[in-house]
Amino acid sequence: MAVYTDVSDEEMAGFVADYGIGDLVSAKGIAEGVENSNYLIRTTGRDGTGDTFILTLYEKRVRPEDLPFFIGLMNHLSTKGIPCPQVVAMPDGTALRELCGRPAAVTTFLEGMWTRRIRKEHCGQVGAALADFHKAGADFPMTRKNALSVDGWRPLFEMSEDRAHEVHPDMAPMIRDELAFLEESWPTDLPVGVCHADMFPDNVFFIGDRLSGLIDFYFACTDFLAYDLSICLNAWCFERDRSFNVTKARAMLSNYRDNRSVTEAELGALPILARGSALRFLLTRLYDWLNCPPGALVRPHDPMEYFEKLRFHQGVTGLGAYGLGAYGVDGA
Ligand SMILES: Nc1ncnc2c1ncn2[C@@H]1O[C@H](COP(=O)(O)OP(=O)(O)O)[C@@H](O)[C@H]1O
Ligand SMILES: N[C@@H](CCOP(=O)(O)O)C(=O)O
Repeated sequence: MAVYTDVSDEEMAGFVADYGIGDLVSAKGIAEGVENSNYLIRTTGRDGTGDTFILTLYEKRVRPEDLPFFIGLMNHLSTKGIPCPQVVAMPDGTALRELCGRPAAVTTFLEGMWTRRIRKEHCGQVGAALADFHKAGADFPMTRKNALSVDGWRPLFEMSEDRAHEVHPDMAPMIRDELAFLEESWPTDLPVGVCHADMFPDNVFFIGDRLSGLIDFYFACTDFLAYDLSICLNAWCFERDRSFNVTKARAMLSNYRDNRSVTEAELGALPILARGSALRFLLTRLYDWLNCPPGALVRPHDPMEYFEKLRFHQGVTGLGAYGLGAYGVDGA
């Protein structure tokens, strides 16, 4: 469960009182999520009719100096109509505060639930929403380097290399070869912009079949837009048996392209970007898997899932594998 920092009732009530969003009625720790501590808080509301918010305490992996970027981005996207949380400010304008020794912020609550049974309709909507996100981010003035892009992968691997065989005997050699390949051939001149960089199913809410919200902006960064698309291909278009679903990929890619024009260079780079994004999640999962303390409350994600996804992309010889024709036109 993702509540690493316990907040007493008194501290919580005092903290919430400063916002002018009404008095605290209840606060419940949220079990989902892995990075930060999240509480669902209910208040009497500004007008006494009740309101709901999320209180997040930022834990060790979030660098405090990155918080203005994340908070600024949520507010920017929200004013552009992207369905994401807005950060609530106190009457003096302060949005980023401290609670129990942690940086903390209150955001608006988004209705909806994430889907455990992904269908091609979900993938299509994620493609459209990602394109909208990229367009809305185009005039966001701040930048943040992606610490988990190609330069960051080798140091991350070195932290797990000696024990990688505990997960799979081929893990270390496979990653070593892949790193050498990607460092040599990673693209350098694709369109860049603000990426969500973690738009996984648990970060996308639906009400019924309609996409209603995007959350968890704490990996957002400035990187190749098509890299963000490749993250979504990896996160949404594989089945539970780890086979790739080309129909889902086609739905995602064609809706993305309907909403944002994609260059030929971006399309041509998709297979290598997908290898890179598969490796990125393999490396963080491998590290977390090997370093999970005994009795930890948060169960680490399975690195083998991304080992197999990476293997799939290594075998891709053309865009047809992603449901696109030879020149990027939608394959039948
Ligand atoms: N703005 C929000 N509206 C509604 N629920 C939210 C919101 N933000 C977070 N949550 C809830 O908290 C959970 C964990 O949030 P998330 O940002 O994914 O945490 P972490 O960064 O720790 O992975 C989500 O699965 C969701 O249930
Ligand atoms: N999406 C990542 C892990 C990050 O977890 P989140 O709860 O912050 O989305 C993965 O699946 O490896």
